[in-house]
Amino acid sequence: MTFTKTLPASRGLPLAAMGVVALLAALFLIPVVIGDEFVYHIFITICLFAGLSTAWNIVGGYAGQLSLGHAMFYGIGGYAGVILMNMGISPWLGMFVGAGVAALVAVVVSYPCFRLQGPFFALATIAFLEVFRVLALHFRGLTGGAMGLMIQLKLGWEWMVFRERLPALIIAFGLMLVCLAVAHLIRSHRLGFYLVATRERESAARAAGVQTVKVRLIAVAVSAALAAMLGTFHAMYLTFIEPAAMFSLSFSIQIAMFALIGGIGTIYGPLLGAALLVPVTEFARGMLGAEALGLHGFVYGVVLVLAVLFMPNGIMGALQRFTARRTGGEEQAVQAGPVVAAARTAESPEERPAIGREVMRVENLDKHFGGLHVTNNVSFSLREGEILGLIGPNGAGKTTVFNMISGFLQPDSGSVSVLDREGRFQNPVTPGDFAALGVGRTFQIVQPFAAMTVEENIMVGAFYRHHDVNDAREAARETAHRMGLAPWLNAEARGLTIGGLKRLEVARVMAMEPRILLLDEVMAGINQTDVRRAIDLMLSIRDTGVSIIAIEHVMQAVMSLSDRVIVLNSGEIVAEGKPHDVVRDPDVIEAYLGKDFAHAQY
Ligand SMILES: Nc1ncnc2c1ncn2[C@@H]1O[C@H](COP(=O)(O)OP(=O)(O)OP(=O)(O)O)[C@@H](O)[C@H]1O
Repeated sequence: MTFTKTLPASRGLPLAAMGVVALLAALFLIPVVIGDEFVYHIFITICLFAGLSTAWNIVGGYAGQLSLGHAMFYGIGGYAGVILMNMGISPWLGMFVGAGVAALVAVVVSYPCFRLQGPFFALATIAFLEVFRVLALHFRGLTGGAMGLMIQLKLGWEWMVFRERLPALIIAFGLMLVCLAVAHLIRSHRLGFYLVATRERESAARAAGVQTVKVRLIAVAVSAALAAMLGTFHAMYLTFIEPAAMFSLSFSIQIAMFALIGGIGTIYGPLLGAALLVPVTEFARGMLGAEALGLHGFVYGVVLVLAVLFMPNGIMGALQRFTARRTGGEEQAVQAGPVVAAARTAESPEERPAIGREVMRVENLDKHFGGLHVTNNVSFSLREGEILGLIGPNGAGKTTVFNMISGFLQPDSGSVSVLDREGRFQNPVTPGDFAALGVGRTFQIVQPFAAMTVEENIMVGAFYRHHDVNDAREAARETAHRMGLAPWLNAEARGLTIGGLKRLEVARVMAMEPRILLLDEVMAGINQTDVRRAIDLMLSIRDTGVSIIAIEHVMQAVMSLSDRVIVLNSGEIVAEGKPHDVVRDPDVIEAYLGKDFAHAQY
């Protein structure tokens, strides 16, 4: 088996960290040293947009939910700050009130969208942005309507209003640092892994026990709260707000654009995007705005098109490619190592732990897809430490059964019960319920989190048992070692061959420490050597007491692994028993194996 291996991304880290520190220092020191009002204004605007884009990136980048109405939260923060200030309440307090309201609005708007697939979230954010603009126009008594609201001119730190520019820069810079710190904290902890996993492969994330809706809601609430805090600051800086400016679609798109240009989903991309594009916008507006109306917009547009053409993965993507080239991190194909976990092999069987009590009961599962009766009265049970082979022709309903016994599909009738750790049978419903009872599954079509490394992929599974990031990393490394994936910990999952990806699927599930393992065609499409390795791996997993149900077409594996085999045909169980008996069954030969197989020696 071959893998594509890349060098650890961490090699470029000290350089990147130094670059970020230098950029942050420049953002603060350049305006202070130059001391010009316009330069101060540009740098305050950079900090504002860097903060807003970083906040946007938590939901738009990490969670992959495109918000095109993020100015809604910025506007809520702005109005909360000004309204409360005019009531005599300090904007420092107003800032948190605005953040709270924005987080609440974000959760209410997002909840129905996150339960659906498709572009609903992007559309909902645009729609609600418009709703808030209309509300601000309508409630004139509170918001001043179309005339807008002027802040009372109370100067000083308490009121966040200053004659000089330096204090405003200090606050904008401070808020930007808060946004960066929050983004960094999220990305380097469990929540960040869960968000990226959910973005990359929602089904695989759910199978790993991730509550995908919940993690997205946390992301959008945090993102909205940060945007609102920046909105309060900006309202105080501008000293005047009005609905069209505070709830603007083009402002929302600009926030997203800086993150896209800088590097969506990266921690420092939005900062880089804002640092590059805000000066272009402001200078273009300052220099060309007076000469020809709209020309600055054209220049800005040209810069955006060029940036997208030459840096499709943003500035961060271009920088990563550059550092990888300098450190010689070009991709190289290498041979995979053996499965270390294989304490024994199929050829040298030893004493194995006895098969124990029932751990899963499947009773009378019925499922229709429209007029198609996909499973009909399917019943079976699984015992502790047993390997149950599930075979049958294409379209027999095997994967549908798997989906029903892992919570991804609800049966029309029938039940699935799983033994819990206290020895009672439970009836789980969702993939999360199944994961909580120790049921882990792989997918027929491999579902790697492509943007993550091999180690990070396995960590998503390990987080189920280990909440601390270092513990999860340790567990992931140990699992990778057992699965023979240790040399590729830092390789990106998208670089693995099909055999590697299949092994990674199993590793991610094994890191969850399941008691029941559902394997969907883990040997499909892999070579003979890897089939032997996979058989050894499954035997060693079974020897740890894990019960396995394996859908498999590779009969060599089915015969040497299974304690019992179930044959499904047209949604019905047509045979069940020991592998050698089942393959002699005339119905099975007729429906699945064919006469040639019956004459072969197993
Ligand atoms: N979501 C769905 N909607 C409609 N029909 C479906 C759906 N999922 C599966 N089917 C149909 O149900 C039948 C059983 O499919 P299933 O994937 O469970 O079979 P299988 O035994 O796993 O086949 P294979 O070995 O090819 O993976 C097939 O005819 C398939 O086309």
